[in-house]
Amino acid sequence: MQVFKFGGASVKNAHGVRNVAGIIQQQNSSQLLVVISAMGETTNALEQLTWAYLRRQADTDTFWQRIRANHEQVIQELADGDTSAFSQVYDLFAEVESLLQREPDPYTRPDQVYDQLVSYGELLSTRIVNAYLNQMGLDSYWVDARRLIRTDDSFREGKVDWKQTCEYITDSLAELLNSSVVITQGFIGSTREGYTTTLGRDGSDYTAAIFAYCLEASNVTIWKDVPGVLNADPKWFDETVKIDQLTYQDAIELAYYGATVIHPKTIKPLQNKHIPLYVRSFLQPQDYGTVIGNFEQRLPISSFIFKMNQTLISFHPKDFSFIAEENLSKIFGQFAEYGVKINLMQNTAISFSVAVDNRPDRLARLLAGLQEEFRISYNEGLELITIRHYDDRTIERVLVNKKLLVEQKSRYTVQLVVKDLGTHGL
Ligand SMILES: Nc1ncnc2c1ncn2[C@@H]1O[C@H](COP(=O)(O)OP(=O)(O)O)[C@@H](O)[C@H]1O
Ligand SMILES: N[C@@H](CC(=O)OP(=O)(O)O)C(=O)O
Repeated sequence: MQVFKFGGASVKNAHGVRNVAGIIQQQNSSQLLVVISAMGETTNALEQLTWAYLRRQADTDTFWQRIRANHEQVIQELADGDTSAFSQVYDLFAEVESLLQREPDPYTRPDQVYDQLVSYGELLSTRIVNAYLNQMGLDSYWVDARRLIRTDDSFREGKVDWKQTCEYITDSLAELLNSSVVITQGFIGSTREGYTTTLGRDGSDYTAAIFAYCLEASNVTIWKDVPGVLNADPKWFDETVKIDQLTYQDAIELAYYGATVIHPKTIKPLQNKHIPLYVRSFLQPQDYGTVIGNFEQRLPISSFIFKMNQTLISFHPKDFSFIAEENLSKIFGQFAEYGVKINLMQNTAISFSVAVDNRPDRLARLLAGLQEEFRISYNEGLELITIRHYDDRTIERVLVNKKLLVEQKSRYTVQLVVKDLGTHGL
């Protein structure tokens, strides 16, 4: 059996849904499970809606009406005058509206409310695609991923209970896949008590890997708006090269350092079961794309990953002690507690520095707990550049017009924290 995953960009409008339906219709494997994300920018819009609802803002309903109108427009364009096939989408609208009419429960954590509301992006998109496939005469079956993906109660970052999840998935789907294409949601799951959870932003690729792992799929295809994995993000680099084959190891490293084309958690479960991962273009579905698997050859060319809006924080123990296990464990403890991911770290005898994504609220709370023991210096507005399989020429190329603050090299990877000098620096 195969797993397909379509992200938000592929289903952002009615044209996209028709295109996705065409790709599903054309695949000739008898067993297919399709994981779909929320349409276009819906997840961002639902995030805004959630914060507005929790703060009881007067414009809460305006946010919701915009989301509803976007989906209704897609339905109108797909339905050909008769929207009855899409009635379950309207049921979901009613569910959200009844939730928004209630006062926020002061005893429910904001992150839990977030998951409850934000998950509607995937529920809506999958209902729409499924209804459209049925309207086309294709025998597809909509499955609620919350019934199958069991997580703990780390809302917004649910940790998967693999054993229970695989049991649910195989029990519910093994037979069904013989008769229907199964359509389900990326990104969402639920706790043992039945509360909806999400798996972390951009987590739908990961969902595809979870289903593939549990069902021992023969392969997974994630359909993107790029021809495959390129040696850099085309949004930042003019001249990119498509990589035809990638080892799991190189793919993990690229995703880990921030190549957003694949969610970092996606690769490991597939590697464990030797399941190949194809990255292909939903715009040119006939093209081959990239395949990630067990290959001998490492990445054939240098790959570049840019992370913008980075903050470099340095800790200096106030008591003039060296940086050692004891003070490091305090620092790491704070980062773990506030869920701030360290993108790069480096220490000298008397200081410890990290580069992190700039999230001012979280960082302020995190640093407050360390200020008594450490003098903390802070440098914002930086970029973190990672080059996998670097050489001197590639480093020179990315440092044009940049001030280098930190350089860290390992055998295959170099990471550079830089400040853009703009034209003034020339
Ligand atoms: N190395 C890379 N190769 C290809 N695309 C990349 C790479 N790094 C970042 N990207 C970006 O990833 C985007 C596709 O991922 P994403 O937007 O998350 O897709 P979706 O939301 O549809 O799953 C591309 O549009 C591209 O800008
Ligand atoms: N819709 C979710 C999950 C996801 O993975 O989306 P996409 O596949 O469009 O990146 C998000 O935006 O975070």
